[in-house]
Amino acid sequence: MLKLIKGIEVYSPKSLGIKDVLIVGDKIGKIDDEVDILGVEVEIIDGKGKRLLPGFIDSHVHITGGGGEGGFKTRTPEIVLSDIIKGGITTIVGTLGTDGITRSLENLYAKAKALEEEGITTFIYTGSYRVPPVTFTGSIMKDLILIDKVIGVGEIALSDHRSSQPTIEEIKRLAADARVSGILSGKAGVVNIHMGDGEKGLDMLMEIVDTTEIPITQFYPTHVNRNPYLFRQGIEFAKMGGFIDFTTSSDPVFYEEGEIKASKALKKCIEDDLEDNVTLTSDGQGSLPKFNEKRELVGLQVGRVTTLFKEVRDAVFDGVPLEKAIKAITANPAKILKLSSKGYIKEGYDADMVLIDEEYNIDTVIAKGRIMMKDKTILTYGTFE
Ligand SMILES: CC(C)C[C@H](NC(=O)C[C@H](N)C(=O)O)C(=O)O
Ligand SMILES: [Zn+2]
Ligand SMILES: [Zn+2]
Repeated sequence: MLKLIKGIEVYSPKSLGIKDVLIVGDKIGKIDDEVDILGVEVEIIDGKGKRLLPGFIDSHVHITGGGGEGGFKTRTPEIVLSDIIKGGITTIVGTLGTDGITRSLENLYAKAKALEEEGITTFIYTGSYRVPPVTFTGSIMKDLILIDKVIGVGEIALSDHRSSQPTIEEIKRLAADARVSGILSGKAGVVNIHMGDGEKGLDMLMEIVDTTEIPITQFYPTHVNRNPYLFRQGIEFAKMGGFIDFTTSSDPVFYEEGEIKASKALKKCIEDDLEDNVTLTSDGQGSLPKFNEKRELVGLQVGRVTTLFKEVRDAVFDGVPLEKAIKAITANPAKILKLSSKGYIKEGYDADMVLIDEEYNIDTVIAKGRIMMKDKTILTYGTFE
């Protein structure tokens, strides 16, 4: 069934002005000032007063749930499709976290397949917080080369009391293996690094970049906005050509303790001309544990994927141009993860799109040409929702 979005302001992310956009199957067929389909049955979507954005890419979501830092009862719940759609997310990368024992890669894979069957695009990281990493096949290289959904390794914890305290040699080898298997399989092979609050911060990654041939872009550090010191280091890392990722799920208590709100971190990077080096991810369904200075757990929240666009929207309301702000959840993750048909409103690309209304609220979500939400009404729920 053909769909035609009429007279909509297109942000590809770059602003293209008012256009008609024709969707043919699961692809973007045509973008032009005027597209007329004479004599063919087509579903018209009125774009007047709305803006069209590429579907959002959230490259760090605990789709099978995570947590556990407060014992079994704090294992967080798995994600449901409707939350993903409400967040305008059409591509998601699933990850394990602290608990790579009761949470399995096989379960992560099955959930990614389930979400794909329900209509969105999914990938996963092999591994979890710990080194040596959990794998499907016993080797991250075989996982990356042989399992299509595996596009990288993560989230590998550094500078955190919950990490496996990996040596620099272990991280070098892991990044080298991810890089070579990415090259051999035409994938990104990025290492998604969980940055904790430890005072060494990004030091280990900086040393690896300084002392080996591994390019800085092999690493994809997240939670870089979690404290001012790490944020400053992250800006330096980005100025060296690295990618940095800010977490949008948060809690007011974290801001009081120095976490930089993701929208502010994004604004600062764009002001420092680093708009191509930065992404936002939600850490959805992951735990947001709060530890006291003795590292005792004193609180735990659950991350939400709906915070992803909320932080982009806050950045826009804070003066960041829309076409720059949305790159952090569309074109940039697509580039970092080497998703060649995603992240842009371009002819021949996947028909993953979000329509927002005049107040920048998500109004309609289209994933691979299928309308998942229209006029703020969810049309497609998860199988058991
Ligand atoms: C960035 C902060 C606020 C949250 C962050 N979450 C995770 O890393 C995921 C979590 N450990 C899980 O396995 O579900 C953290 O714990 O540091
Ligand atoms: Zn993490
Ligand atoms: Zn996480």
